[in-house]
Parts: sequence; C-alpha cells; structure tokens
Amino acid sequence: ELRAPPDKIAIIGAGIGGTSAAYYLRQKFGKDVKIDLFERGEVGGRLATMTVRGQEYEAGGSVIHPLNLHMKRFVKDLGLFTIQSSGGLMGVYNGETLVFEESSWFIINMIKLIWHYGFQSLRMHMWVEDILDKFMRIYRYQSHDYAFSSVEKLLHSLGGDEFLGMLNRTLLETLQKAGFSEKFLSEIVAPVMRVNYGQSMNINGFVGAVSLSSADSGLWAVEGGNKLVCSGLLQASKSNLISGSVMYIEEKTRTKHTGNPTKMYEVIYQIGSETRSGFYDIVLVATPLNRKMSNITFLNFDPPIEEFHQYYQHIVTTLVKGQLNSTLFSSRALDKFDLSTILTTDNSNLFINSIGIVSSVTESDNPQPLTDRGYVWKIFSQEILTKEQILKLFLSYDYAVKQPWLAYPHYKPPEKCPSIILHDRLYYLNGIECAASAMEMSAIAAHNAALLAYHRWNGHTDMIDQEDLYEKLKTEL
Ligand SMILES: Cc1cc2nc3c(=O)[nH]c(=O)nc-3n(C[C@H](O)[C@H](O)[C@H](O)COP(=O)(O)OP(=O)(O)OC[C@H]3O[C@@H](n4cnc5c(N)ncnc54)[C@H](O)[C@@H]3O)c2cc1C
Ligand SMILES: CC(C)=CCC/C(C)=C/CC/C(C)=C/CSC[C@H](N)C(=O)O
Repeated sequence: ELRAPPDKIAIIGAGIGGTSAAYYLRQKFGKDVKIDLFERGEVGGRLATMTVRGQEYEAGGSVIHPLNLHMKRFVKDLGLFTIQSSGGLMGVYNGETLVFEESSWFIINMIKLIWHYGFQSLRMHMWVEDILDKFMRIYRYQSHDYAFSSVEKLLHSLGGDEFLGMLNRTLLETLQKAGFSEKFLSEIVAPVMRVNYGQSMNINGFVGAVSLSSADSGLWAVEGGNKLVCSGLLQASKSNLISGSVMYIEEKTRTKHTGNPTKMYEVIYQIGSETRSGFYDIVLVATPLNRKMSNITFLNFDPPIEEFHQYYQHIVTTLVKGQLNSTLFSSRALDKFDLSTILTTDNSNLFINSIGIVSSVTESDNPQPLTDRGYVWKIFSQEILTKEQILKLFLSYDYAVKQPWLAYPHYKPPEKCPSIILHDRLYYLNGIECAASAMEMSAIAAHNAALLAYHRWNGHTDMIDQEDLYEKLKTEL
C-alpha cells in the first residue's frame, strides 16, 4: 500500500548525481511531486568542458566504461549520441626514459608485454574482470527496486567480504598479496592510478580496480559533452532548477494543509545577495559535504549531523594546443615519435601526472591537428603549470587553458564511508565516492537514494538491506 506522495523534494547539486536522482525520484514518486534542484554553479558540476580555439574539450569526467549501464541508458533515453574514445599509443615515462611503449601491432604489443612482465598483464585483466562481474549485480538489484542504507551494505551485497576488504586495504597491499611484481606495479599500475586519480597505489583496492578498468577497450563519451546528460536528465525529470547556493538545512515543524503538524526541512539558500528559503518533505544532498566544496550547515538536528572532513585531491587539467617536445621523453626523431598518451611513474621530481592528445567533444576517433602547429594536449598535474613548465613540454604552443579541481577523494584506506541516511528523510549521495569516484558511481548512488527515499516514505522495509539478494534473485528466474 502506498502513502500519498510527498509534496516537495529538494536536491542539492546538479551534477550527474543530483540530476540522475531527480530522474529516478520522478520515476518513483510520479508526476505530482514538486522537485527543486539547487545548483550554485553550472549544471554538470564535475562534468564540464573547456574551449580551445572555438572547440570544446572535456575538462572533468571524460571517459565512460562500456559496462556503465546507467550512463548508457541515460544516453539512449535522452536521445543523445556517443563517440568512441580511442587512446592511441601509450608510453610510460619514469623521469629519465620511456620504460614501456605500446606498439600499433596487436601481436607485437602482446610480445612486448610478456617480454617485460610475463603474464601479469593478462592476470591483471582477469582480476579486474572478476570484480566488474560482481559489480554488475547492482543493475539487477536496482531493476528489482532493492535499496541499501549504507555504502558498505551496498558493496557487501555485490562482492561480500572481498569487496569490504578491498575498501580497507591499499591497492598496493592487495596486488602484492596477489603476487604481482614490483616492476609491473610501478611501471604499469602506478601510472594508471596517477592519470585517473592523481594518487599512488596507496588508494583503496576497490577504486584501484575501477581505475584499472579504464584500461579496457570500448571507452566512450557523449557527443557534444558528457554534461549534456545532466541537462537532459534535468529536463526529462521536469524538475525546477534554482540557481542558488544552499547555506543551511534546518529541521522545523510546520502545519501542512491537512492541519497536522509535520516535521519538514527548511532549505535556506542565497541567490546573489538575497537569502530565500523553502520547506521540503525530503532532501537529497548530491555534492561532497565539506567546508571547501559545498559549505552547507545543518541546524537544530537532534541528534546533530556530524561534520564531514573528507579531503578532496587537488588536480589541474591544462589544455595546450602546441607541438610536443618529444625529445623530453625519447631520443627518437620527432617524425618517429608516435605516442599520443604519456603516463608517468610515481616520481616526485615529475611535474605532470600524464599528457595525452585529446579529441574535441564533437570529434570521433583520430583527432586532427587544428593547424600545422599541433594537436590539443590534455595534461593532468598536481599544481598549476608555470609558463616555464609548459615551454619545457612544448617546442611551441599558441594556446593554453587550465581548470583546477577538487577532483575526487584523497583515498586513505581503511575507508569509513559517510552515512547515506543523514536524518529521517535527509539523504547523502556522495558518500559513495569513498569507494570510488566516477560518473557511474554517482548514478548508482542516485538510483539507490531515490529507491531508499521511496521505500522509507512508504514503509517498505522489506525492500531495504535484503541479505543474499544474489541468491534470491537467481532462484526467482
Ligand atoms: C578531472 C576529472 C576527471 C575525471 N574523469 C572521469 C572519467 O573519465 N570518468 C568518470 O567516470 N569519472 C571521472 N571523474 C569523476 C566524475 O567526474 C565525478 O565522480 C562525478 O562527476 C561526480 O558527480 P556528482 O554529481 O556526484 O558531483 P559534482 O559533479 O561535483 O556535482 C555537485 C554539484 O553541486 C553543486 N554544489 C555544491 N555545493 C552547493 C551548494 N551549497 N548549493 C548549491 N549547489 C552546490 C556544485 O556546484 C556541483 O555542480 C573525473 C573527475 C575529475 C575532476
Ligand atoms: C565505475 C566503473 C565500474 C567503471 C568506471 C571506469 C572509469 C571510466 C574510470 C575512470 C575514472 C576517472 C576518475 C578517470 C579520470 S582521467 C580520465 C581520462 N584518462 C582523461 O584523460 O580524462
């Protein structure tokens, strides 16, 4: 039996988490509920583009895994188009020399990998595939409307103690225990962690596996920019966008139209210099909760809502249109240098994490040089690059733009993930980033929070935190 739906729901943050939450909440609660979506910056959040010479390039979340089924579904439902992200040839630089270089010939590549690392690359692929297989169970659970009240319970339902163990150990410990060699770890695994999460192999094993899955083939992006998914979901959910900054959330008792006193949440926000507020039955917070990022204060909650202190990693994306100084990486003649992505090993003397040629958001494979003065290169670094550093990397360049980010959590296992249920009808999505930060993870958290809010509103406790779901759903077939 269903209760009357809530009158008003607030979502704070219009990134992929907030906009997909609006989409799923509309599916569950129906057309009559009013959904307000608060955004203080741009719709898309960490999905954003930067412009170089009139062309747009992904500056934040850029690649999507072929098995990221929520993102795939959004693109289909919204009538958007995809483009394939082909990485081209990759090399690994250790500060002195290229310790590994891909070949364009599949068979030569295999021989090179086996020559350098034995069968470790294949074993690694199998390790990641096994984790992905278990991870995919979430789609089944969510399609049957099951929800979880904590990130740990969600992960446990997918991969049992193995997944929880991965949260509590570093990737390095996990892979050393599995017998991978120091050489393979430092020359292949560490560079992948640096390009994706700007961190070392001391991140937790789960995010490490997510990061390694980005080495799979078939990665894709949304034509026109990944942020189009957010604006599409916002529109499809028929939510009301409020371009303001939420400052406080307070619990208050209000007398509703039924005449009954009801506990509600007052959301107090600022538009320019004006302060306004609104009352809501349910609130979803879809932005990392810390002072530097969202700066939201919870007032008069009993018990009080804890302060969140998750430290987010500072990363800078720089786009440069220019001609790479390939002699920095290799003694090979300029016209013989065919790498399009250079990753780096964990060397504190290096001032970049990675550098690679990028296509614009409208270009499929094979990016073309904009003029004879070169391609557009994307560089990830810990700090803003100085002009001298850019001049070291490029023989000449004629355009550079930068975007600093508080990009993703600074992972430090054992991870204790923040609660999803902050209060009776107040939910937090971004706690899932403590396991791994990726577009699909935010979409999964959004679907889960929408289901959780719906079942708790209607008292459907049997749909929350069900144990042995995998076995139950298997026998249901
Ligand atoms: C450089 C970079 C590269 C990445 N690459 C990839 C990738 O290739 N693939 C991948 O899957 N993931 C990638 N990610 C991760 C991915 O982008 C994020 O995990 C995802 O976009 C997070 O979405 P979100 O909606 O949860 O948070 P956000 O996108 O951060 O959205 C939160 C929103 O809330 C708003 N907000 C904050 N505080 C308030 C307030 N008080 N009031 C109102 N609004 C507020 C913010 O302005 C923001 O728009 C990358 C991230 C970065 C930074
Ligand atoms: C959630 C699952 C199962 C898979 C996601 C895999 C994936 C696409 C991970 C990438 C995560 C990430 C934070 C990448 C940042 S850098 C991306 C890219 N190399 C770039 O150059 O922008």
